[in-house]
Amino acid sequence: MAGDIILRVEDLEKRFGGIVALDKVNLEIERGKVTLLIGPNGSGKTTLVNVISGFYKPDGGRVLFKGRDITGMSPHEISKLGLVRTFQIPKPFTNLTVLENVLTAADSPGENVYLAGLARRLWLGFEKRAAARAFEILGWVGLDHMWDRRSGELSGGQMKLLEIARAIMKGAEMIIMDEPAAGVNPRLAGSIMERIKYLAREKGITFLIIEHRIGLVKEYVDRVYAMSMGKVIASGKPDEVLNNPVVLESYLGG
Ligand SMILES: Nc1ncnc2c1ncn2[C@@H]1O[C@H](COP(=O)(O)OP(=O)(O)OP(=O)(O)O)[C@@H](O)[C@H]1O
Repeated sequence: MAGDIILRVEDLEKRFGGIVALDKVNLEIERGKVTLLIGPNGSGKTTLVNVISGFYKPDGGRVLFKGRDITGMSPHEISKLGLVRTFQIPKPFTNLTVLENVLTAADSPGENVYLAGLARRLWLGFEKRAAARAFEILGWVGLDHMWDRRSGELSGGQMKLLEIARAIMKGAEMIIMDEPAAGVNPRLAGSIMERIKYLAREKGITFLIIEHRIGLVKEYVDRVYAMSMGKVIASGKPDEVLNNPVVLESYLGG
């Protein structure tokens, strides 16, 4: 595959007792692209992203991020390298503003005292650079006009965008998202996906998403990987993969 490969998975294996959840999985994710991972229930999608992000240790194979072997590293170490799963970031504090919630996602040296002193330090201008960066990122996700609103006032869709903004503030170069379109109406799902596509194209952020509502997201993704029974059964452009008879059959079989 052409382009800069940010994530490479080689012959990844994971078993749970007698269940082979990952059976020599290989994949390549290109930087600045949106990749969709699909497959029927139990096909191994969640296990795959759990192994990639360090939540499970594999029984075989390797995960390379930016050319570096990250196999077996902790989720925290992996996220510090720039590979972030949105659910790793604590839920936004509903009583803090949108801007404050982006600021608290940053891995600052004084992480724990940061929250307590946040308002005062902001007021004193000590975190000017962080605030400028947070503002910039809010612009990228289209929430800058909401910066001083309490996060509890955001809609479900805006909350997803805030999650993405916080991941980027944390230093994410690649973001893994479970079901970005879940729980929001189709029109809103489209606008979230539009934003994800923009962040990939214009800002070079790489996305790997798992989404069951394939019809809602397929037009926004660059590449699809389809899994079935622990294996990758097809990969390529969305239309190719989604019309592949083997992929269609894997859903019927489930
Ligand atoms: N912690 C676990 N312990 C035991 N078995 C597990 C565990 N996690 C996953 N499995 C099994 O591994 C297989 C793959 O499951 P996985 O959750 O990765 O599939 P999935 O494609 O994410 O499914 P879904 O779309 O339903 O979330 C299934 O047979 C599942 O029962």
